[in-house]
Amino acid sequence: MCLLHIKRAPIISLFLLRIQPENMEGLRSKGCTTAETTHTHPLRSVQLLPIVPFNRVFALVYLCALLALFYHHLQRLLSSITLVSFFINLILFISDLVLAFMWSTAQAARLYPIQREEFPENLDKVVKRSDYPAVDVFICTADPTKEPPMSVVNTALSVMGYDYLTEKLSVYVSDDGGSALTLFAFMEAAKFAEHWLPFCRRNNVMRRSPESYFESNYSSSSETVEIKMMYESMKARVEHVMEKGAIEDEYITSDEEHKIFNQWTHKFTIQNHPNVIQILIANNKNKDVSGHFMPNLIYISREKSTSEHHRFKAGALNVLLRVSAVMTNASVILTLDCDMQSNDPHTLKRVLCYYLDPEIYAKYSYIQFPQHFQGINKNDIYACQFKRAFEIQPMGFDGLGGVDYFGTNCFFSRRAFFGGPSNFVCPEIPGLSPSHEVDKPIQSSEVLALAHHVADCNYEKQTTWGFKMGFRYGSLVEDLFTGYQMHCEGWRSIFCNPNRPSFLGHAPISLVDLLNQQKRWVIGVFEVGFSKYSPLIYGIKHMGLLMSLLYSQYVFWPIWSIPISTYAFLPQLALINQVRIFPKVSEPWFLLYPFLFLGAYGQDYFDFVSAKGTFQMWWNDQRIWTIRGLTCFLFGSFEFLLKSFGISTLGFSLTSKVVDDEQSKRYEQGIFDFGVSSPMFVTLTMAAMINLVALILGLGQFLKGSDSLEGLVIQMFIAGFGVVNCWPIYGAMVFRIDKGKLPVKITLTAAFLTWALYIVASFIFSN
Ligand SMILES: O=c1ccn([C@@H]2O[C@H](COP(=O)(O)OP(=O)(O)O[C@H]3O[C@H](CO)[C@@H](O)[C@H](O)[C@H]3O)[C@@H](O)[C@H]2O)c(=O)[nH]1
Ligand SMILES: [Mn+2]
Repeated sequence: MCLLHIKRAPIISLFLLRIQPENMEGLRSKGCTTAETTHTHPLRSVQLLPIVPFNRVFALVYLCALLALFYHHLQRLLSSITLVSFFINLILFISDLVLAFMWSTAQAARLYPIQREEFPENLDKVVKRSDYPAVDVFICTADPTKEPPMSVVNTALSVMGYDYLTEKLSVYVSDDGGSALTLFAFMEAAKFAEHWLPFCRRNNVMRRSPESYFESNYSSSSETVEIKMMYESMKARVEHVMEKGAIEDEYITSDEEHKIFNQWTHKFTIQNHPNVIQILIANNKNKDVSGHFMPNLIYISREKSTSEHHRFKAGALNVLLRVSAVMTNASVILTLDCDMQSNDPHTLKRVLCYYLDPEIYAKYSYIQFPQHFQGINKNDIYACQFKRAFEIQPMGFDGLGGVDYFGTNCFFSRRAFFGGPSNFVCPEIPGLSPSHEVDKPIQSSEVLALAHHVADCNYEKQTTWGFKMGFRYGSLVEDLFTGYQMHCEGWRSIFCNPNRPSFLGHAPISLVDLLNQQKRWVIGVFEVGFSKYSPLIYGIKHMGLLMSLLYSQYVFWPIWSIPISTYAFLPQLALINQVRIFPKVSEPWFLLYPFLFLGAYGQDYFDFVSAKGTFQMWWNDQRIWTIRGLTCFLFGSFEFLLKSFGISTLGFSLTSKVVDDEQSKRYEQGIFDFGVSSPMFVTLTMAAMINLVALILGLGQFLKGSDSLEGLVIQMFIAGFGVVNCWPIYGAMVFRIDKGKLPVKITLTAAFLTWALYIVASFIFSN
C-alpha cells in the first residue's frame, strides 16, 4: 500500500533531489515508485518551496560579502594603533563573527524547505474506520492559580470531542499542582461532556472547546441555549470553588466523591503527597446522553516528595507515558499544554494520513503541528507568534530530516520513546513496552495497582527513564531536548501545517511575563548547547552538518545578545565622542555595510510575509528580537552561568495564563506594558537613552556642518535605527501615566548608569 504522492516544483527539483540530504530518502524512493498505483486516492504530498534556488544563490553571494567583511576586519585589527582601537575592533569583530555564525545556521533552514499537504478526505477510501489506531492524549497543568482549571477543562473537552472512534481515545490529565480544585473541575467536566460531546457531533461544531464555541458566532437555538446554560452553571460552580479555595460539602454529591476528596488530608502539600489517579470516564462503561461511548478521561497527580527531584514537565510526561502504557498503551500519543486547544475535530485523520503507513510509523517519531495563538493583538507587538520558530524554519527542518519538537500539539509514535528506530530500548517491566497488549479494563484493580506503582516518585531510580527512554531530563526546554535526542537516535519527524490551524493557544501578553518565559528558555537551551550533547560536537556526528547547524541556532539562541548589545551601545558611545569605527562613505568598504544589513533584513522580511505576516508584524518582531538581546538573553545567560558554577539552582517558572483587565486593554491597543520593576528593563532603558543622546549630538554636529560626519554616517544610522526601535520606551518613560508605564525607579537607575557609562566611555575614548 502506498499512501504517498510526491508533487514537486518543476525542473529545480530534479537537480535538488540529487543533492538533498539522505533523510528525505524514505519519502523519495517510496513515493516515486509507488505513487502511481494509488494515485487516485493520495493521502499526502510534499512540495519543495519554489524560493529554494534563489535562497541558494543568495547564500553564496552573501557569503562572499561576509568573507570580504572579515578580510576588512582582520586588516583593521592588525593595523590598530592604540590599545583602545584594538579592543574596539576586536569587539566589532567578535560581534560580526556571532552574526555570521547565526546567519550560517539560518541558511540551513533555507536550503531545503518543504511544504506538506494531507488529504484526510481520502482516508475512508483507503482504510476501514475500525482499523484506526488508539490515541492517548496527554495534557499537563501545574498550578490552579496560574493556569485556571476552567481553561484546562476546555483544553480537555476540545480533544475529547475529536471526531474519532471514542473507544480508542483516552485523555490523561497530569496535575503537578496536586490540586483538589482541578480534580473537582474535571469531575464537573466529565458530567458536562455527556451532553457536550453529542451536541458537537450533531451540530458539526469545529471548535470543541465550549468556551471558544460560546464566544464565537454560533447560531442560536433552544438546544444551544440549553447547553450554554449547562456550561455556565458548571463554570460558576468551578469558579465558586476556586474563589473559596476549597470544595464545600454541598458540591460533593456522593460517598464516592467524598472518598476521592478525602485523599487530600492535612498532610497533603504540593511538594509532598501520594499519587492520586482517578478514572473519571471509562469508555467501556460511561455513555453520553445519546448512548455513545465516551473517551477515557483520567486524572493523575503523580506522587511528590521533597527528597525526590520531580523533573518538571518532562517528569510529568514520563509518568503519563507509563500510566497510559498500563491502562491503554495507544500507539499514537498527543502532547498538549493546558494553554492550547483543538481547533479542528478532524486533526487525527490528518495524522493518520501519515501514521497509517507502517513505513512512516517505523521511521518518524512525531508529527508536529505549529503553535498558533488567539487573542494576539493586531500587529503582534510582542512577536508572540514566533513565526520564524513555529512556521518558517520548521519547513526547513522538515526538508532536512525533521522538525524540532515544540512541547505541545505534537503526535508521537509511542515506540519513539524507547530508543532509535533500529535500536529498541526495552523498558524495565514488560507491561510498559509499546508492543504490549492491554487486556484488562482500566478500572481493574491490577491495572490500577500497577499504574500507582509506575507513578511513584522513586520509580525511576535505577532505570533509564529521562535519559534513554521517554521525555529527556537535563534541560528546562525538555521539548527541544527530547526532539533533538530523537533525531540523534535516527528518527525523523514531520511538520504539518494545515490552512485551518489544528490548535489554538494563549501566549503571554505582558512584556515581563514574556521576557521571564524566554529567560527560562535561554537557560534551557544553554543546558543543551553547553552539554556533552551540544549539536556542534555530538549532533554533528549523529545528524549531519545541516541539521546540527539548524539546531545550533536554537541552542545558542541567546548569543544574539553579543552583537545586539554591542551594536546598541558601542557605535553610539563612539559617536558621542566623535570617534569613527566604521568605513567612511567614500571608502569602497562602506558598501558592504548597507548590503549586509539590507540583505539580511530583506530576506528575513520576505520569509516573514511569505508566512502570512504583515510589515508591522515583522517590524515588531525585529524590535522584540533586539529587546530580547538586551534583556532575557543577557539575564538568562548570567543565570545560566551562576547555575553552572553551582551558585544557584533554577526551576521551571510557570508562565502565568491570567491577566488583569487593564493589562489586556493596553495590549489590545498595542501599548507596551512595563509596569513592574524588573531589572531587565534597566539595560533596555539604558540602550534607549544612549541611542537618543547619540542621535541628538550627531544631528547637532550635522547642523554645524562638521567635517567628520562623512565618517560617522553608519553610526548615525545605527543610533537612528535604535531610536526608532526604542520609541515605545520613551513614551513609557516620560509621557505615560497608566499602570503600564516604566517605573520611575527603573528610569532613574538607568539614567544614572547611562551617565556613568558615558563618563567611562569618554575617558576611554579620549585616551
Ligand atoms: O513542573 C511543571 C512545569 C510545567 N508543566 C506544564 O508545562 C506546560 C508548559 O508550561 P508553560 O508555563 O506554559 O511554559 P511555556 O514557556 O509557555 O511553554 C513552552 O516552553 C516549554 C519548555 O520550557 C514547553 O514545555 C512548552 O510546551 C512550550 O509551549 C504547561 O502545560 C504546564 O502546566 C508541568 O506540567 N509541570
Ligand atoms: Mn505555555
